[in-house]
Amino acid sequence: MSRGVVEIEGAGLRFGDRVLWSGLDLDVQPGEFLAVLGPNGSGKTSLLRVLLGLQSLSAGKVRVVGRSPGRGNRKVGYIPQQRAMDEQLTLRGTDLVGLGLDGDRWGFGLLGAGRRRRRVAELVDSVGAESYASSPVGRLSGGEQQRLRVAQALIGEPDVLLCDEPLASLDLTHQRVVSELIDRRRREAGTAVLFVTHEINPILSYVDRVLYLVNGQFRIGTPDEVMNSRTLSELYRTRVEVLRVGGQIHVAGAQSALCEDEVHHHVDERVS
Ligand SMILES: Nc1ncnc2c1ncn2[C@@H]1O[C@H](COP(=O)(O)OP(=O)(O)OP(=O)(O)O)[C@@H](O)[C@H]1O
Repeated sequence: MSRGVVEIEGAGLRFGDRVLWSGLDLDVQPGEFLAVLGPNGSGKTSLLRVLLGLQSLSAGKVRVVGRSPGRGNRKVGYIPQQRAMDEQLTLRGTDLVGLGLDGDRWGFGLLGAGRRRRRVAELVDSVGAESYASSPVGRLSGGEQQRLRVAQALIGEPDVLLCDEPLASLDLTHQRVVSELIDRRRREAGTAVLFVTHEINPILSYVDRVLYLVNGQFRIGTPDEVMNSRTLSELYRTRVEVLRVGGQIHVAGAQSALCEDEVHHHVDERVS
């Protein structure tokens, strides 16, 4: 097997006495789609923060596109967990998307400015944001802002795309637009995708492997290998039933164990 674009070896992360995970070995291959699942507080966002160089490991090693994680690695695209932007923010949608290009191979100068504008317009178009991309982002809805963040993350043509619940706050149509866009990027350009989510169903048809984190433990494997009653019961240390209905995965029992809300119960109109 070739070296991964994300290489994680013997990785552990703890805060005080609390071990989020330990002994994590994971190679993510170019073009692979990895879903990162787990209840609140299991360390999904912290894993992305490690890969972004915003959080140090307590043990082990990690490399992203062949180097230590660090700020300003332009080969890494990031769609952060949704937070409403300040209403007073006067930055326009197109400016926000363009920030994803700053200092990169698209260049500056007069010729660069034209290319840059066209490239921003292409990405704005791809997320269906044309009608509001010239408005100040602070006045846009959460879902509209989120689509611009997706365009911003993709515009730099990343080799690794880190997504933190990118579908949260999107309606079903735009969940599909955004997940198809991310899938197309990894198919056409071989971008590896690490996709943190509470809902596997909207992306189930794209997922190659799942990393499921629960209370310091984890499992890695295909959706069939991980999303079954035996494996999730072991992870949650309680009886968990996993049902496959109409191509979707329904998990029952995990909520009572760890107060996980509505997990995996989303009804995706794409898979019927
Ligand atoms: N710098 C830090 N110092 C101390 N504790 C931290 C720090 N960063 C994260 N934590 C704790 O680690 C735990 C995991 O947080 P993280 O955000 O990674 O979880 P998550 O799986 O993404 O959760 P959610 O599904 O709620 O987004 C939380 O309990 C959080 O409070």
